Amino acid sequence: MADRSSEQVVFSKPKVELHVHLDGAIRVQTIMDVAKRRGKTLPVNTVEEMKKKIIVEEPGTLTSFLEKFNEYMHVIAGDREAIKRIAREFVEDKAKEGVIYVEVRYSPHFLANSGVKPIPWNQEEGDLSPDEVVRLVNEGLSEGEREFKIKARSILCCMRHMPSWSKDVVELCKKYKDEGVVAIDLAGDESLNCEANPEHMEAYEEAVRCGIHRTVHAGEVGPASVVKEAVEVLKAERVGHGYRTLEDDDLYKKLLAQNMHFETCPISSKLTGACNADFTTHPVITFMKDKANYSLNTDDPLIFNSNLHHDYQTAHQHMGFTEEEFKRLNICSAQSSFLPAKEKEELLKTLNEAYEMIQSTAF
Ligand SMILES: O=c1[nH]cnc2c1ncn2[C@H]1C[C@H](O)[C@@H](CO)O1
Repeated sequence: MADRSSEQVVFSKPKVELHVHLDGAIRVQTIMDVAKRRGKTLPVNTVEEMKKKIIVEEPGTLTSFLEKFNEYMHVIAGDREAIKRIAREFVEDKAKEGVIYVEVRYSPHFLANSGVKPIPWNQEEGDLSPDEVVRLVNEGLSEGEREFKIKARSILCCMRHMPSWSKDVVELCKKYKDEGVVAIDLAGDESLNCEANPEHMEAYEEAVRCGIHRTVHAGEVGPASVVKEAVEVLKAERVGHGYRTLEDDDLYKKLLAQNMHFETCPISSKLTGACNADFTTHPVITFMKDKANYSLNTDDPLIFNSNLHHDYQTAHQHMGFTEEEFKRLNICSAQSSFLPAKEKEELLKTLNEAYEMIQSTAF
Protein backbone atom coordinates (compact mmCIF):
# COMPACT_ATOMS: atom_id res chain seq x y z
CA MET A 1 0.00 0.00 0.00
CA ALA A 2 1.44 3.37 -1.02
CA ASP A 3 2.87 5.54 1.76
CA ARG A 4 2.00 9.14 0.86
CA SER A 5 3.91 10.82 3.70
CA SER A 6 7.05 11.49 1.63
CA GLU A 7 5.24 12.36 -1.60
CA GLN A 8 6.60 15.20 -3.71
CA VAL A 9 4.70 18.45 -3.16
CA VAL A 10 4.22 20.11 -6.54
CA PHE A 11 2.21 23.10 -5.32
CA SER A 12 3.14 24.19 -1.81
CA LYS A 13 1.17 27.46 -1.86
CA PRO A 14 -2.16 28.01 -0.04
CA LYS A 15 -5.05 26.03 -1.49
CA VAL A 16 -8.85 25.91 -1.44
CA GLU A 17 -10.74 22.60 -1.33
CA LEU A 18 -14.46 22.49 -2.10
CA HIS A 19 -15.37 18.79 -2.43
CA VAL A 20 -14.41 16.42 0.38
CA HIS A 21 -16.62 14.12 2.46
CA LEU A 22 -16.07 14.25 6.23
CA ASP A 23 -17.03 10.58 6.57
CA GLY A 24 -14.61 9.72 3.77
CA ALA A 25 -11.76 11.62 5.44
CA ILE A 26 -11.48 9.97 8.88
CA ARG A 27 -8.13 8.77 10.26
CA VAL A 28 -7.90 4.97 10.50
CA GLN A 29 -6.29 5.33 13.95
CA THR A 30 -9.39 7.23 15.11
CA ILE A 31 -11.68 4.44 13.91
CA MET A 32 -9.57 1.93 15.87
CA ASP A 33 -9.49 4.11 19.03
CA VAL A 34 -13.23 4.74 19.00
CA ALA A 35 -14.04 1.08 18.33
CA LYS A 36 -11.93 0.11 21.35
CA ARG A 37 -13.48 2.72 23.63
CA ARG A 38 -17.03 1.81 22.60
CA GLY A 39 -16.42 -1.94 22.54
CA LYS A 40 -17.43 -2.10 18.86
CA THR A 41 -16.27 -5.21 17.09
CA LEU A 42 -14.16 -4.81 13.98
CA PRO A 43 -13.17 -7.70 11.72
CA VAL A 44 -9.46 -6.88 12.29
CA ASN A 45 -7.18 -5.68 15.09
CA THR A 46 -4.54 -3.37 13.62
CA VAL A 47 -4.45 -0.11 11.65
CA GLU A 48 -2.66 -1.85 8.78
CA GLU A 49 -5.27 -4.61 8.57
CA MET A 50 -8.08 -2.05 8.79
CA LYS A 51 -6.53 -0.06 5.94
CA LYS A 52 -6.59 -3.20 3.81
CA LYS A 53 -10.33 -3.53 4.48
CA ILE A 54 -11.18 0.09 3.73
CA ILE A 55 -8.82 1.27 1.01
CA VAL A 56 -9.67 0.92 -2.66
CA GLU A 57 -6.46 0.28 -4.58
CA GLU A 58 -7.70 -0.63 -8.04
CA PRO A 59 -10.38 1.01 -10.21
CA GLY A 60 -13.84 -0.38 -9.42
CA THR A 61 -17.35 1.07 -9.49
CA LEU A 62 -19.05 3.86 -7.55
CA THR A 63 -21.36 1.23 -6.06
CA SER A 64 -18.52 -0.97 -4.74
CA PHE A 65 -16.68 2.11 -3.47
CA LEU A 66 -19.75 3.27 -1.50
CA GLU A 67 -19.92 -0.15 0.20
CA LYS A 68 -16.62 0.67 1.94
CA PHE A 69 -18.47 3.00 4.31
CA ASN A 70 -20.12 -0.12 5.80
CA GLU A 71 -16.73 -1.18 7.18
CA TYR A 72 -16.46 1.66 9.69
CA MET A 73 -19.45 4.02 9.88
CA HIS A 74 -21.07 1.98 12.69
CA VAL A 75 -18.04 2.82 14.85
CA ILE A 76 -18.34 6.61 14.54
CA ALA A 77 -22.10 7.11 14.12
CA GLY A 78 -24.08 7.78 17.27
CA ASP A 79 -21.02 8.83 19.32
CA ARG A 80 -20.76 12.48 20.31
CA GLU A 81 -17.07 12.45 21.18
CA ALA A 82 -16.13 10.65 17.95
CA ILE A 83 -18.08 13.03 15.73
CA LYS A 84 -16.51 16.10 17.28
CA ARG A 85 -13.09 14.44 17.08
CA ILE A 86 -13.29 13.56 13.36
CA ALA A 87 -14.30 17.14 12.54
CA ARG A 88 -11.41 18.65 14.52
CA GLU A 89 -8.88 16.17 13.13
CA PHE A 90 -10.14 16.83 9.61
CA VAL A 91 -9.23 20.52 9.97
CA GLU A 92 -5.79 19.56 11.29
CA ASP A 93 -5.17 17.28 8.30
CA LYS A 94 -6.27 19.94 5.81
CA ALA A 95 -4.08 22.59 7.45
CA LYS A 96 -1.11 20.22 7.06
CA GLU A 97 -1.87 19.96 3.32
CA GLY A 98 -1.70 23.74 2.95
CA VAL A 99 -5.46 24.22 2.62
CA ILE A 100 -6.52 27.62 3.96
CA TYR A 101 -10.23 27.31 3.17
CA VAL A 102 -12.24 24.09 2.99
CA GLU A 103 -15.90 23.20 2.52
CA VAL A 104 -16.47 19.73 3.97
CA ARG A 105 -19.66 17.76 3.37
CA TYR A 106 -21.50 14.93 5.11
CA SER A 107 -24.94 13.46 5.71
CA PRO A 108 -26.12 14.35 9.26
CA HIS A 109 -28.47 11.33 9.08
CA PHE A 110 -25.62 8.90 8.47
CA LEU A 111 -23.98 9.95 11.75
CA ALA A 112 -27.17 9.90 13.87
CA ASN A 113 -28.93 7.12 15.77
CA SER A 114 -32.24 8.78 16.57
CA GLY A 115 -34.74 10.84 14.54
CA VAL A 116 -33.65 9.02 11.39
CA LYS A 117 -35.50 6.28 9.54
CA PRO A 118 -34.15 3.71 9.01
CA ILE A 119 -31.42 3.98 11.66
CA PRO A 120 -28.25 3.59 9.58
CA TRP A 121 -25.42 1.04 9.87
CA ASN A 122 -27.49 -1.45 11.93
CA GLN A 123 -27.15 0.72 15.02
CA GLU A 124 -29.40 0.32 18.05
CA GLU A 125 -31.68 3.33 18.51
CA GLY A 126 -29.99 6.00 20.68
CA ASP A 127 -30.49 9.70 21.39
CA LEU A 128 -28.25 11.45 18.85
CA SER A 129 -30.34 13.27 16.25
CA PRO A 130 -29.19 14.67 12.87
CA ASP A 131 -29.64 18.15 14.39
CA GLU A 132 -27.21 17.41 17.22
CA VAL A 133 -24.78 15.84 14.73
CA VAL A 134 -24.62 19.18 12.90
CA ARG A 135 -23.96 21.01 16.16
CA LEU A 136 -21.15 18.58 17.07
CA VAL A 137 -19.51 18.84 13.65
CA ASN A 138 -19.75 22.64 13.86
CA GLU A 139 -18.04 22.53 17.27
CA GLY A 140 -15.27 20.23 16.04
CA LEU A 141 -14.67 22.36 12.94
CA SER A 142 -14.61 25.58 14.99
CA GLU A 143 -12.12 24.08 17.44
CA GLY A 144 -9.95 23.02 14.50
CA GLU A 145 -10.20 26.48 12.96
CA ARG A 146 -9.00 28.15 16.15
CA GLU A 147 -6.19 25.66 16.66
CA PHE A 148 -4.91 25.35 13.09
CA LYS A 149 -5.70 28.85 11.81
CA ILE A 150 -7.61 27.91 8.67
CA LYS A 151 -11.25 28.41 7.71
CA ALA A 152 -13.65 25.44 7.49
CA ARG A 153 -17.31 25.52 6.46
CA SER A 154 -19.72 22.64 5.88
CA ILE A 155 -22.21 21.39 3.30
CA LEU A 156 -25.06 19.06 4.30
CA CYS A 157 -25.79 16.13 1.99
CA CYS A 158 -29.12 14.74 0.89
CA MET A 159 -28.68 11.12 -0.23
CA ARG A 160 -30.06 9.98 -3.61
CA HIS A 161 -31.48 6.76 -2.18
CA MET A 162 -33.03 8.48 0.88
CA PRO A 163 -35.40 11.19 -0.45
CA SER A 164 -37.36 11.18 2.82
CA TRP A 165 -34.34 12.77 4.59
CA SER A 166 -34.04 15.73 2.21
CA LYS A 167 -36.60 17.98 3.88
CA ASP A 168 -34.71 17.68 7.17
CA VAL A 169 -31.45 18.45 5.39
CA VAL A 170 -32.66 21.75 3.97
CA GLU A 171 -34.19 22.70 7.33
CA LEU A 172 -30.81 22.02 9.01
CA CYS A 173 -29.09 24.16 6.36
CA LYS A 174 -31.48 26.99 7.22
CA LYS A 175 -31.10 26.56 10.98
CA TYR A 176 -27.27 26.50 10.91
CA LYS A 177 -26.74 29.01 8.12
CA ASP A 178 -24.95 31.44 10.41
CA GLU A 179 -23.01 28.75 12.25
CA GLY A 180 -20.82 27.35 9.49
CA VAL A 181 -23.22 25.49 7.20
CA VAL A 182 -22.95 27.07 3.75
CA ALA A 183 -24.84 24.80 1.33
CA ILE A 184 -26.89 21.74 0.46
CA ASP A 185 -25.63 18.80 -1.66
CA LEU A 186 -27.12 15.66 -3.20
CA ALA A 187 -24.72 12.69 -2.91
CA GLY A 188 -24.94 8.92 -3.23
CA ASP A 189 -25.19 6.42 -6.00
CA GLU A 190 -26.02 8.24 -9.21
CA SER A 191 -25.61 4.99 -11.15
CA LEU A 192 -28.61 3.39 -9.42
CA ASN A 193 -30.85 6.39 -9.22
CA CYS A 194 -30.41 8.97 -11.96
CA GLU A 195 -33.50 11.08 -11.84
CA ALA A 196 -33.99 13.42 -8.91
CA ASN A 197 -36.91 12.37 -6.73
CA PRO A 198 -39.69 14.94 -6.04
CA GLU A 199 -38.59 15.14 -2.39
CA HIS A 200 -35.06 16.15 -3.44
CA MET A 201 -36.60 18.69 -5.81
CA GLU A 202 -38.74 20.17 -3.04
CA ALA A 203 -35.71 20.45 -0.75
CA TYR A 204 -33.76 22.27 -3.47
CA GLU A 205 -36.72 24.56 -4.19
CA GLU A 206 -36.78 25.49 -0.52
CA ALA A 207 -33.01 26.07 -0.63
CA VAL A 208 -33.46 28.50 -3.54
CA ARG A 209 -36.30 30.24 -1.71
CA CYS A 210 -34.20 30.68 1.45
CA GLY A 211 -30.92 31.67 -0.19
CA ILE A 212 -29.13 28.40 0.65
CA HIS A 213 -26.28 27.65 -1.76
CA ARG A 214 -26.54 24.48 -3.84
CA THR A 215 -24.23 21.86 -5.27
CA VAL A 216 -25.17 18.43 -6.70
CA HIS A 217 -23.15 15.29 -7.44
CA ALA A 218 -23.85 14.87 -11.15
CA GLY A 219 -22.12 13.48 -14.21
CA GLU A 220 -19.69 11.53 -12.03
CA VAL A 221 -20.89 8.17 -13.31
CA GLY A 222 -24.34 9.25 -14.49
CA PRO A 223 -24.95 10.71 -17.97
CA ALA A 224 -24.83 14.40 -18.97
CA SER A 225 -28.62 14.55 -18.50
CA VAL A 226 -28.07 14.32 -14.72
CA VAL A 227 -25.88 17.43 -14.93
CA LYS A 228 -28.54 19.20 -16.98
CA GLU A 229 -31.16 18.30 -14.40
CA ALA A 230 -28.87 19.41 -11.54
CA VAL A 231 -28.39 22.82 -13.10
CA GLU A 232 -31.80 23.42 -14.68
CA VAL A 233 -34.14 21.73 -12.20
CA LEU A 234 -32.26 21.68 -8.90
CA LYS A 235 -30.62 25.05 -9.65
CA ALA A 236 -27.17 23.83 -8.67
CA GLU A 237 -24.58 26.61 -8.54
CA ARG A 238 -21.74 24.09 -8.66
CA VAL A 239 -21.51 20.56 -10.07
CA GLY A 240 -19.91 17.77 -8.03
CA HIS A 241 -17.52 15.97 -10.44
CA GLY A 242 -19.40 16.71 -13.69
CA TYR A 243 -17.00 14.77 -15.96
CA ARG A 244 -19.70 13.40 -18.22
CA THR A 245 -20.90 16.91 -19.06
CA LEU A 246 -18.37 16.59 -21.89
CA GLU A 247 -20.62 14.00 -23.56
CA ASP A 248 -23.14 16.75 -24.36
CA ASP A 249 -21.34 19.44 -26.30
CA ASP A 250 -24.21 21.95 -26.19
CA LEU A 251 -24.58 21.57 -22.44
CA TYR A 252 -20.83 21.89 -21.92
CA LYS A 253 -20.66 25.08 -24.01
CA LYS A 254 -23.62 26.51 -22.12
CA LEU A 255 -22.07 25.74 -18.73
CA LEU A 256 -18.73 27.18 -19.83
CA ALA A 257 -20.51 30.37 -20.88
CA GLN A 258 -22.28 30.48 -17.50
CA ASN A 259 -18.94 30.03 -15.71
CA MET A 260 -20.34 26.96 -13.93
CA HIS A 261 -17.94 25.50 -11.38
CA PHE A 262 -16.95 21.81 -11.61
CA GLU A 263 -15.67 20.21 -8.40
CA THR A 264 -13.26 17.66 -9.87
CA CYS A 265 -11.57 14.85 -7.95
CA PRO A 266 -8.96 13.12 -10.16
CA ILE A 267 -7.77 10.28 -7.87
CA SER A 268 -11.36 9.52 -6.85
CA SER A 269 -12.52 9.46 -10.46
CA LYS A 270 -10.02 6.76 -11.34
CA LEU A 271 -10.79 4.51 -8.37
CA THR A 272 -14.59 4.78 -8.61
CA GLY A 273 -14.38 3.96 -12.32
CA ALA A 274 -15.97 7.34 -13.12
CA CYS A 275 -13.14 8.10 -15.58
CA ASN A 276 -10.65 6.10 -17.56
CA ALA A 277 -7.67 5.00 -15.45
CA ASP A 278 -5.36 6.64 -18.01
CA PHE A 279 -4.96 10.14 -16.56
CA THR A 280 -3.65 11.50 -19.86
CA THR A 281 -7.22 11.32 -21.23
CA HIS A 282 -8.92 12.78 -18.16
CA PRO A 283 -11.82 15.28 -18.63
CA VAL A 284 -10.10 17.75 -16.31
CA ILE A 285 -7.50 18.27 -19.07
CA THR A 286 -10.32 19.62 -21.25
CA PHE A 287 -11.46 21.86 -18.37
CA MET A 288 -7.89 23.13 -18.05
CA LYS A 289 -7.46 23.78 -21.78
CA ASP A 290 -10.82 25.56 -21.99
CA LYS A 291 -9.96 27.72 -18.96
CA ALA A 292 -13.10 26.39 -17.30
CA ASN A 293 -14.03 27.17 -13.71
CA TYR A 294 -13.10 24.10 -11.66
CA SER A 295 -11.36 22.92 -8.48
CA LEU A 296 -9.11 19.97 -7.60
CA ASN A 297 -10.30 17.96 -4.61
CA THR A 298 -9.73 14.72 -2.69
CA ASP A 299 -13.36 13.56 -2.26
CA ASP A 300 -12.70 10.64 0.15
CA PRO A 301 -9.01 10.57 1.06
CA LEU A 302 -9.45 7.78 3.66
CA ILE A 303 -10.86 5.31 1.15
CA PHE A 304 -8.50 6.35 -1.66
CA ASN A 305 -5.45 6.32 0.67
CA SER A 306 -4.79 9.78 -0.67
CA ASN A 307 -4.34 13.46 0.10
CA LEU A 308 -4.60 16.74 -1.81
CA HIS A 309 -0.90 16.71 -2.76
CA HIS A 310 -1.50 13.43 -4.57
CA ASP A 311 -4.25 14.97 -6.74
CA TYR A 312 -2.02 17.96 -7.57
CA GLN A 313 0.95 15.72 -8.22
CA THR A 314 -1.13 13.55 -10.58
CA ALA A 315 -2.38 16.63 -12.45
CA HIS A 316 1.19 17.86 -12.79
CA GLN A 317 2.78 14.57 -13.80
CA HIS A 318 0.12 13.10 -16.09
CA MET A 319 -2.02 16.02 -17.24
CA GLY A 320 0.48 18.81 -17.89
CA PHE A 321 -0.69 21.14 -15.13
CA THR A 322 1.60 24.10 -14.44
CA GLU A 323 2.10 26.28 -11.37
CA GLU A 324 0.15 29.04 -13.17
CA GLU A 325 -2.83 26.72 -13.69
CA PHE A 326 -2.74 25.64 -10.03
CA LYS A 327 -2.93 29.31 -9.05
CA ARG A 328 -5.73 30.00 -11.53
CA LEU A 329 -7.86 27.07 -10.41
CA ASN A 330 -7.47 28.02 -6.75
CA ILE A 331 -8.59 31.57 -7.54
CA CYS A 332 -11.58 30.05 -9.40
CA SER A 333 -12.28 27.85 -6.37
CA ALA A 334 -12.25 30.83 -4.02
CA GLN A 335 -14.54 32.77 -6.36
CA SER A 336 -16.96 29.82 -6.48
CA SER A 337 -16.83 29.14 -2.76
CA PHE A 338 -20.04 29.55 -0.81
CA LEU A 339 -18.61 32.20 1.51
CA PRO A 340 -20.43 35.52 1.93
CA ALA A 341 -19.06 38.30 -0.31
CA LYS A 342 -16.84 39.98 2.26
CA GLU A 343 -15.18 36.74 3.41
CA LYS A 344 -14.74 35.69 -0.21
CA GLU A 345 -12.93 38.95 -0.92
CA GLU A 346 -10.62 38.36 2.03
CA LEU A 347 -9.87 34.82 0.84
CA LEU A 348 -9.13 36.09 -2.67
CA LYS A 349 -6.86 38.77 -1.28
CA THR A 350 -4.91 36.19 0.76
CA LEU A 351 -4.49 33.95 -2.27
CA ASN A 352 -3.50 36.82 -4.57
CA GLU A 353 -0.86 37.93 -2.09
CA ALA A 354 0.48 34.42 -1.61
CA TYR A 355 0.62 33.93 -5.38
CA GLU A 356 2.18 37.37 -5.87
CA MET A 357 -0.63 38.28 -8.23
CA ILE A 358 -1.26 41.77 -6.90
CA GLN A 359 -2.26 44.04 -9.77
CA SER A 360 -0.08 47.14 -9.96
CA THR A 361 -1.95 50.44 -9.93
CA ALA A 362 1.26 52.51 -9.86
CA PHE A 363 0.59 54.67 -12.90
O1 LIG B 1 -17.86 10.28 -4.92
C1 LIG B 1 -18.96 10.17 -4.36
N1 LIG B 1 -20.09 10.16 -5.08
C2 LIG B 1 -21.32 10.04 -4.53
N2 LIG B 1 -21.50 9.91 -3.22
C3 LIG B 1 -20.39 9.90 -2.43
C4 LIG B 1 -19.11 10.04 -2.95
N3 LIG B 1 -18.23 10.01 -1.91
C5 LIG B 1 -18.96 9.85 -0.80
N4 LIG B 1 -20.26 9.78 -1.09
C6 LIG B 1 -21.39 9.58 -0.20
C7 LIG B 1 -21.08 8.57 0.89
C8 LIG B 1 -21.08 9.38 2.16
O2 LIG B 1 -21.55 8.66 3.26
C9 LIG B 1 -22.04 10.50 1.79
C10 LIG B 1 -21.99 11.72 2.67
O3 LIG B 1 -20.71 12.20 2.84
O4 LIG B 1 -21.72 10.79 0.44
